[in-house]
Amino acid sequence: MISVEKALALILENSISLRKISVPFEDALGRILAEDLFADRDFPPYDRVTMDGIAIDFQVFENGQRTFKIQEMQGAGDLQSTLHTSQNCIEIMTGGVLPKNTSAVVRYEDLKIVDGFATINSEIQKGQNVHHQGQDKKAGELVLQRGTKLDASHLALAATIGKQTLDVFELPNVAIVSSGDELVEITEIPLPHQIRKSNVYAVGALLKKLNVSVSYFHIADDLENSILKIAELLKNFEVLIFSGGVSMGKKDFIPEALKANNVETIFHKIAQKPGKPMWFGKTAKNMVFALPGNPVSTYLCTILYVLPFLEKCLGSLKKDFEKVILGEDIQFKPQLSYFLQVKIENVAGTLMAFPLKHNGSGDFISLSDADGFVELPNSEDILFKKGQIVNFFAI
Ligand SMILES: Nc1nc2c(c(=O)[nH]1)N[C@H]1C(S)=C(S)[C@@H](COP(=O)(O)OP(=O)(O)OC[C@H]3O[C@@H](n4cnc5c(N)ncnc54)[C@H](O)[C@@H]3O)O[C@H]1N2
Ligand code: MOO
Repeated sequence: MISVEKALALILENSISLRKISVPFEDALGRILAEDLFADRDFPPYDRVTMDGIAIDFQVFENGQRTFKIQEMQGAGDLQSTLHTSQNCIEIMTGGVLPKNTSAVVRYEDLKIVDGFATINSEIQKGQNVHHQGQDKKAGELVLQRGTKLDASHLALAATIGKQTLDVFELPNVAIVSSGDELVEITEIPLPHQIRKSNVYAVGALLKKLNVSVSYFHIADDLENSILKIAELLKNFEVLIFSGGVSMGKKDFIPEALKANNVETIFHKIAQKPGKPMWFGKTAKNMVFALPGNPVSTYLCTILYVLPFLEKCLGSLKKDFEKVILGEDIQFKPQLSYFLQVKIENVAGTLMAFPLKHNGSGDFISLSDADGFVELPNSEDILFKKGQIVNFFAI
């Protein structure tokens, strides 16, 4: 049995190829940019007025003139006007082009207008209240680098340079496979000895956070049939995620059926609870995660291992784990890393984790009350003290 750290390291040694696809820029939120973006023009594209007021020739102000006749009014979106007489001024609105022959903008708050004449009543500087052309970026300069995870501000940037579609990276389609003869479709009424499938949908939902397209499959508890079905899936999908059938039961055929298809076992079993029986393997072109079937185990292993792998492939894996502080003492017999379901509370500005009562890894009803898991590391200590800093995995 290997440690949690070793399991993650063995998984993250691998990678898969990404596809490049073009999407409408509004649909690119959260995706990874697959092209460099360049300014199509200067930013701002003209000397942009930043305050409503008047535009003057600063030289005239410096020479002592304080009252200026208003030549005209120019709004944002109007063509650039020209100040014909330097002793005059032009009323100008925020967002407008600085008129020709002017070199400063004075806010309405700093002047008084009477009968078409504006009198300035404060000191001013040359170039004030003007956002100069090309000050932010020059035409042709790089504005966003390939590999950036796109947030709302990046979409605004794409909009302003007129990029209606963006090239983004996409992971290949992923197959999510349930197994177990007790499972029926969610549209069915289960018989007393049956349950509806739920794990695969939890995995699918977690993956959709990364915009991964998923396809669902089911394999009956039969070795020969499992071998045939897995052969087909390996041909059609680069990443396969199984839920169930990896433990010691007489009908837990998944590892055996994978081996029969020449999928190399990288590890089977991790020193953790829940999630201990997890299996991971690969071929030259496939990555295969076979997660323990208990619902909380499937969920946790997806968060701990599958998502980081996919994030690493996308280049968006964070270096550090999130941390929280234990809100109470917790006793746990060591020899395994224990992942405890917790509720997070903000106690006087500090995020503190409080354990939730639940009925083991088969109880996924309790999971819906949890904010995430904390990791109590595998150590000699039995007591994890209130105040201790631990890794946190949001659900
Ligand atoms: N003798 C031993 N028995 C078990 C061990 C062990 O070490 N020795 N480990 C236990 C642990 S821990 C886990 S976790 C489970 C994992 O077993 P499998 O991966 O083989 O999973 P199954 O037996 O197929 O299912 C377990 C449980 O989960 C339910 N399940 C499975 N798939 C789904 C699904 N898609 N949606 C909802 N629920 C699902 C299934 O009905 C079972 O109740 O093994 C222990 N046993
Ligand atoms: O993965 Mo099992 O507890 O560890 O349910």
